[in-house]
Amino acid sequence: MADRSTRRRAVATVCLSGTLEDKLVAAAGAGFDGIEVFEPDLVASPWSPAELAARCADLGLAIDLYQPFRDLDSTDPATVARNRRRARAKFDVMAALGVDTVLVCSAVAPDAVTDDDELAAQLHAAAELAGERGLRIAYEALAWGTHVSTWDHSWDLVRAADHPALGLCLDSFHVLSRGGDPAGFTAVPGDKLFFLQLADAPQLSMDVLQWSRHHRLFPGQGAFDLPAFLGSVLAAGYAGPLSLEVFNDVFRQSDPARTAVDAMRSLLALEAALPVDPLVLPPAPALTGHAFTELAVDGSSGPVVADVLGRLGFAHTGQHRSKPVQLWEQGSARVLLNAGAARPADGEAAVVALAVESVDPTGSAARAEALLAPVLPRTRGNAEAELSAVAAPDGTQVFFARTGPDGWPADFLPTGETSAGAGLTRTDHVGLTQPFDAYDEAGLFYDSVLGLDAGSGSEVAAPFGLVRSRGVTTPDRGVRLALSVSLLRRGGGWAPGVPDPQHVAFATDDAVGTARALRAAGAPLLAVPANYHDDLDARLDLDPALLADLREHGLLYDADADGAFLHLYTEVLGGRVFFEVVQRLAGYDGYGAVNSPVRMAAHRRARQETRAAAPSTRSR
Ligand SMILES: O=C(O)c1ccc(O)c(O)c1
Ligand SMILES: [Mg+2]
Repeated sequence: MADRSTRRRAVATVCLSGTLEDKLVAAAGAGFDGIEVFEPDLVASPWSPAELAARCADLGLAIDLYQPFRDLDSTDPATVARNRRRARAKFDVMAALGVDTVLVCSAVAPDAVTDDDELAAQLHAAAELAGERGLRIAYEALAWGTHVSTWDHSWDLVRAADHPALGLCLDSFHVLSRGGDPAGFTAVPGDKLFFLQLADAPQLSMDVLQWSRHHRLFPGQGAFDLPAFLGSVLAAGYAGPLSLEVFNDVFRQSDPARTAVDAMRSLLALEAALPVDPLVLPPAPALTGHAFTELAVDGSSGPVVADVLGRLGFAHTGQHRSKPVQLWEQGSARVLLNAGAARPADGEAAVVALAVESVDPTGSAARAEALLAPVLPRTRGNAEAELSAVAAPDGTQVFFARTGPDGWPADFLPTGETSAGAGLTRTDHVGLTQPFDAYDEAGLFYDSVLGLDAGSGSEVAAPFGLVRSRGVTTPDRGVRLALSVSLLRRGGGWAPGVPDPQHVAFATDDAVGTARALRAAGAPLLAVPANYHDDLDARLDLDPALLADLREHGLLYDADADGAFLHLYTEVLGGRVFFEVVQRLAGYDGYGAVNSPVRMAAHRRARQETRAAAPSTRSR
């Protein structure tokens, strides 16, 4: 059995966007040992098979599989003869490529053989043809095959065909989408397991072909138990490469270099989660809370955000020793306003960094590096505390911090300013809209690199399109991020809502009292329509006193099996950022996602009013 040091990693060219050249460069760049050549990629390429082989050799990539060979078997003798000719032609291509294994998938055509003896005989004949050339056939049951659609059936046929050049290709999607049991793999001799393809997928109720062709994901991004699956394949004695085969509409059009890194990260994390002989990675040190959230501001957005922080009960407690950065604090909630950072756009404020408390920042950075997260260079001035940082998929900098006398606060000189506060105690979560093609990557990033748990998430119909969101959290919920994404092109091009909104949510133990204090301080709170509270009353029959408080203070409400959630929002400050105040009652674990359409509609309205009041405001 291959152990962790000799296991090889491969990726199918179909996983990646671009031409064959783009795909090879991306696969090599991410550290893959080999590739599966997906036939249509070769057919569209100007390279001869020999030139492709040479290019792979240059890049240090092996060609581990040629695929797919479709509809090998047939009940029509003329088709059988044509398929022998087709097979010979493909074996020539394989010889020129220097690849010894071809994937034959179970037939989907109406003329597919349905008699198992006849099918075994046709597989035997094809294996004979391959064997003469020193090649092997890995037979894969497509989950939608006409006659063969389960891995156990494909194994019955491979066993019956009984040819040394014929073995199995196990594909986790086909096995797990059909509810197959990987425990059965141990019945297969290891040397009959010719190839292994790994893919995850979300649990969806839909046609299995559509599910496979559009929604596959890299391991760890979906709902399948891939550590158990891979563990079973390895326990059965499989010694070939671990190869990813993911058909996904988004990855098909995303930067292949990034997708390849995402793919490699998924494999490393999967191997580290194996039940036996796991890959040893630096552990993810415990993260114990949000240290601070950093907003980039400029001369116009900075004063606006600072003014609102003041009305929210924050005090400007510190000034950075060497940079134009202000520290604002209330309880253990901390916000940095950085007027020296590169900004996304004039007049905008933007969340550019979030810092999490790590029990071992250096260890957190080592874990991140082992999982191919871009570690960011830090320029250190005199007396500046070391802060390790990595870039998240959306570009947000993630700092691993220690908040203490010898940690990052030492970079700030006290201003002496204080505030009575408004009851905000800590940062509850940071909400980040993800770029369209970074959402699944981000979930895996926070899960594997930071050791957060990704929730299952939800989808809501919002005014400017469907929005998907999920929380990623530490086990004790000390760190929470709320990631969201538009399902299709970001909505609202015809009438912009808030583009790619970001928010920072602060916790209070008394939402009503805090709301009262914020209103008295003139904080720009978002108005919630009466219809919303009427609907709450109709649906939930809340205590009239609570309902009256919610109405009076523009508070939103949600409940789950464990508890309840009271929250309110500020208006958008400087283009895309807003603040939220939340109170979690009992064990409420969500983010009030059901209320987000109401919030978005209200933000749109506030945005229109602001624009009407100040026609010179940059329009977008
Ligand atoms: O969708 C397909 O046709 C297809 C082709 C080859 C594979 O290995 C596979 O798993 C699916
Ligand atoms: Mg497959």
